[in-house]
Amino acid sequence: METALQTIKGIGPGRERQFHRLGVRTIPGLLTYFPRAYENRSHIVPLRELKAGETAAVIGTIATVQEKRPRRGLSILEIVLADSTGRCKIVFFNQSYKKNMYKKGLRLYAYGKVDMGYGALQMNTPHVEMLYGDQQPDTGIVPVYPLVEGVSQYIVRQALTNWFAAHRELPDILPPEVSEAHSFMTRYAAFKEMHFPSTPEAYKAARRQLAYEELFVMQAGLLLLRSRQQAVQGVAMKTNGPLITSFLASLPFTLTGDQQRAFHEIATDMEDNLPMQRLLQGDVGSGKTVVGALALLKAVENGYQGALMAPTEILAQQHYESITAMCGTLDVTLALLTGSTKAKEKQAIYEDLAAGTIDIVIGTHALIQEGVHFNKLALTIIDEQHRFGVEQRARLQQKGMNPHVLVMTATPIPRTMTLSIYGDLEVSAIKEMPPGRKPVQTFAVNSSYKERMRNFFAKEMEAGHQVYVVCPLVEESEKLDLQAAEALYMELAAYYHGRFAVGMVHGRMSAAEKEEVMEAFHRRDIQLLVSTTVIEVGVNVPNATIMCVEGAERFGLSQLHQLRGRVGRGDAQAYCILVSDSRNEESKKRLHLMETIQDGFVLAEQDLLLRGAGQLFGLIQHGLPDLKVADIVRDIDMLAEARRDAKAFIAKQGFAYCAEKMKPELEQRFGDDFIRILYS
Ligand SMILES: Nc1ncnc2c1ncn2[C@@H]1O[C@H](COP(=O)(O)OP(=O)(O)OP(=O)(O)O)[C@@H](O)[C@H]1O
Repeated sequence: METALQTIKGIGPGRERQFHRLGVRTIPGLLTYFPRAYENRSHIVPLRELKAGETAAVIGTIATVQEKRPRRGLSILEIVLADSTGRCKIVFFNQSYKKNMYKKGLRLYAYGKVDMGYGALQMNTPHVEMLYGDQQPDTGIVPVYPLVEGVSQYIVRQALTNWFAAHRELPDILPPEVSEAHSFMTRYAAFKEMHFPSTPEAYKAARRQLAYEELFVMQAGLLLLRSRQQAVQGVAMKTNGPLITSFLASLPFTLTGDQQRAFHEIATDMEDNLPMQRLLQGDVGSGKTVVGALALLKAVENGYQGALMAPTEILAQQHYESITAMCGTLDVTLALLTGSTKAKEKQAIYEDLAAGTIDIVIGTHALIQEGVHFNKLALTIIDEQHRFGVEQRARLQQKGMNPHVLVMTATPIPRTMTLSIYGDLEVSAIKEMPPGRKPVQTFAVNSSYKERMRNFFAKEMEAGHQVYVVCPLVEESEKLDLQAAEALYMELAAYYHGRFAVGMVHGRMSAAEKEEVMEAFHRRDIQLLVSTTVIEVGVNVPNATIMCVEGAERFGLSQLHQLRGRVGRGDAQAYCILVSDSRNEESKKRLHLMETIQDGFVLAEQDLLLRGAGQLFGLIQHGLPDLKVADIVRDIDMLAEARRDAKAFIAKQGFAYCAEKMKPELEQRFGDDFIRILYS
């Protein structure tokens, strides 16, 4: 298929540059540049017949243009439109740059909701198009595209119209039996209906079809990657031996039933010569680290090396410390490798890894750097907390001898969704908490409780416990947020002066500085730690009993749950205090859910319902294709179907045929690393 934009009638170098500004560089790019909305223009309403509350399309001539500035920072552009039947006002806010575009006497098409303004009908910020000469607007159901300045709806519509006029078909990508089973229209028809719907029903069918197609390609990609990774001989380990037995015997607790089951599943995978691809999912504090440690020891016991990669230095450090402590007197050599490991030490670790004298290495993405070579890497564990994607996972894997892969995550992803995100992994779940854990008592309060909270903190600290106070850092005004966090820190330090030590840790500090503060907190030299969200990623200080979150409305439920999981990790009763002065109903609802629900999975489902998938998936989707039509939450049933179909297709036709057939689509949708690994 011809892909250059300039092969479309009407597109020369100048037009092409305009399309580049929209991020459209090829014909497939143009065809998948879908409308953000549609306008039903089958009926142009005479101005006199407009009714408040309706959405309507009108055409009129500009009678007056007026700009008002009722106060600083607010400008109102009012345009009065007239036709032979009446008048209507069109209003834009803070868009005074548009003033010169609208001149008296010009004809305008407008589409939007009609409201009752001060006694007269008006349209607020409608979609408008200028009509030159006696130009008529497009009629029927008309697509409206997302645009940037200097590119008009007309240009995009025209390019697509011309392309569809010059072509009659598009190569199919779905296997014919799948298209048939779903009674799909041709691919050409589906794309045409997406851009220029003939009827609302046809549009719906086309949307479903293209959503399905996207999900099919995504699942096929993940399944192909998985079979590619499993097409190789991995290392089959022996059944559990003495190292595991002594480790279990030396633990100060016995494993919970879920921990045992999870390790059993992992061990069984590792004893097979197909490389393991497994996800270990468990709520915060459910005890995943021990299970990870067991898997590492299993590799060591068989004479191989294991690696654990964590998303932050603090977390890597902590895993290193807790796994080292758990290993106690066992004959195992561990090393920690992060970005801030000193050059000389790094060199020594590189050498020992290559020589095989280090059994277990724990670190950050420093582990996937060029210089790192293993002697016999047979297990990689990724503690991802959604910061690593499919591609980084694969990169660490490539350093070994087709190692077994275990991904650990604390994100309570609703079960229905693990498939879509981790389509290439089997799942083990730890649902049960270690015995003796008391639910964290959670309270949502407003800032009038300040004094009472401080007394409460003091009481807990007097009893020997520790306190976290978290202030949100959001990207847009990071500087202001940091100032606010620092101010709170100073205030608390002054308040508790001479009684308790207050410390602070924030995202702008260097890794070494952060580590120093965290260590002081571990040693209990600091009793109260003010922090921006950095501790979200899993610190383990069982002595901390209070988690206080300021500006709690600015966090999602899943994030609040992660934060709450930082306390209640020991025997003492723990508390989570959510401070918010927001009057927003939805925020109040969310904080109330936190007060009543302890289970991370239930909360995640509620979060999805309240905030939509975007929030959750923005975090998780690394390395997966952007979905342009499908919606992972809304189209979840379709996703399961697409996965089934893709699986059947690959089983029937074989890896080589499917990989070849799907190549152009996979290349268009997945990242470069993904493609390189799949086709290497
Ligand atoms: N079976 C058990 N019985 C008692 N305590 C346990 C058990 N398993 C783990 N723990 C303890 O529970 C605490 C939390 O365990 P761990 O850090 O492994 O949790 P996690 O699942 O990794 O949580 P997070 O995702 O929050 O880091 C640790 O202090 C650990 O020693």
